[in-house]
Amino acid sequence: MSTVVCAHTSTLPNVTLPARPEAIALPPAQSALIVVDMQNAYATQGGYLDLAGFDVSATKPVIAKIHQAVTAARAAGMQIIWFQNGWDDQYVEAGDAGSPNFHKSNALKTMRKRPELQGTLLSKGGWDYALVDELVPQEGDIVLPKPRYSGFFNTSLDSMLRSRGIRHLVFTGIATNVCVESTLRDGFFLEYFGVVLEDATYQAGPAFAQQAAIFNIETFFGWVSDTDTFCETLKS
Ligand SMILES: NC(=O)N/C=C\C(=O)O
Repeated sequence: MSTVVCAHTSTLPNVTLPARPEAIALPPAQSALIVVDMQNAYATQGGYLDLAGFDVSATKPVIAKIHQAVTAARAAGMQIIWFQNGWDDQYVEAGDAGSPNFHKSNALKTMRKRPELQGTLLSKGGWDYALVDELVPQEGDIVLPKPRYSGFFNTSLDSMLRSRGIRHLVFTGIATNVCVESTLRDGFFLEYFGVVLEDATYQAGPAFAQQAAIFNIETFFGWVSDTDTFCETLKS
């Protein structure tokens, strides 16, 4: 099977991650592990997704896989980036009725339907916005607030990556079919090589949403691997 090696990494130590549809070069110094929105909102019962009617009962194993991937990436000297999705407590950053986000965000819709929740969902400083207790950023990590699904939109992500010479992005987090896929797609358009660790992600919605996102990524936008393979590759 062939391996994708991009021109600028061809002189770096040869770290190759087994992946679908083919192995992909992953030089640790030019790679970042991105943990997408592992907040109570997305991974804990009583958080936004749960309150909006999405099943979050199977997220514990995903948290464990992310912890494993972060530990291995850190040991290999890879940059760790934590996304946090949400807005100021007045929801100015969320946009008003002139924004599609106002109409499509299930967090905003849930709060309109249940006014007693107003101010609690995805609001900076609140429990819902906080990362889950099991995942704690460490010194040297980047914590990046983002106001929309894609981590590239209205954030400094692109310049932070470029200034560090990072061109390879390894994705974990929730939700595969929303913020993970949105960010990986935008990264593709900006010439980043995106890999998703399938078992360290989880969908918002039915299982077919996960399958479709993984199919899209594998077929059109990037590569798909898993946490054990990622960790073993970095160790070796
Ligand atoms: N983190 C995400 O993928 N978010 C998905 C939905 C939302 O934020 O409303």
